[in-house]
Amino acid sequence: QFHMIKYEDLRWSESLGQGSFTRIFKGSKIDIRDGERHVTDVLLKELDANHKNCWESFFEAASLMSQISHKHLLLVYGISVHRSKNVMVQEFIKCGALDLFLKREGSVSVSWKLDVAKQLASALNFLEEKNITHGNICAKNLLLAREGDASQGSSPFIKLSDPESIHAHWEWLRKVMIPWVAPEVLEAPERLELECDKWSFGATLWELFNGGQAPLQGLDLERKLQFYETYKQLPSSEWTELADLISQCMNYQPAFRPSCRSIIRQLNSLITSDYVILHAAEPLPD
Ligand SMILES: Nc1cnc(-c2cc(N)nc3[nH]ccc23)cn1
Repeated sequence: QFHMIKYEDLRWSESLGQGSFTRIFKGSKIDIRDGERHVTDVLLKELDANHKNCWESFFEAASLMSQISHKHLLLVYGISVHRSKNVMVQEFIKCGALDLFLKREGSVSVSWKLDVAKQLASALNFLEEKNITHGNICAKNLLLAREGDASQGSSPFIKLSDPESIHAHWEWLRKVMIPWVAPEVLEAPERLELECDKWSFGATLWELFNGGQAPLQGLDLERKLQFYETYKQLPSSEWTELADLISQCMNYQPAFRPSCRSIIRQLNSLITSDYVILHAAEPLPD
């Protein structure tokens, strides 16, 4: 269920860091189409050879995303297997991950943030219609294809990246993903259902309106587990309608979380509220 890319058609350029069990590089792939040579910028995700055991979950996550296409879902061109190296070839998204962008950019307007939130909600709506659970919604997995002019609110364009650790089949990996991972998934990963993405959407909305800061950052694992055990909510925004939407998404009862349609409806009413006008260019994250 994957397009296989010949290793010799790939070129590696600079390293862009590493994920969990992966090393990522900027690169290019070469196609010969109707006699012409096409060079495309790509992101090359190498899977550590000594993590072969998570090979199938690595490719399962990506193959899930490569079976469908949507303007806000990252395009996976295929994979290349060469000796002990497994490489996933993705489209290269110029501006990189949203969390880093928000940390770098002091002031992004409220309308810019709501635009990003709506794009993520429409990607989730598309996945919900296909009954596909992403399993790893967070600002780090949102890539900025176009920055837009954040302070003027000219529109950004985001793409949701592949879940990479969709089943997070290691207990410790799921714990590390607190508070993005839904509480019910923490002890039972097989309970990964559509509602889990709603919970993660809430945590990602919180990141978006808190300058890309990771929620509960600085808390050790023990405190993070207590956060769930004592049914805590994230610190709420002064904007009550936004705080309401975030806490609806992060409802400890999966069935009580809003549908994507309701999330989109609520985002639309946030966009028309006068809070947006009052906070045209957010000086600092609230
Ligand atoms: N599919 C993707 C994923 N990540 C990027 C990317 C872009 C950038 N400017 N800096 C980066 N630093 C790390 C990753 C990355 C691009 N495309």
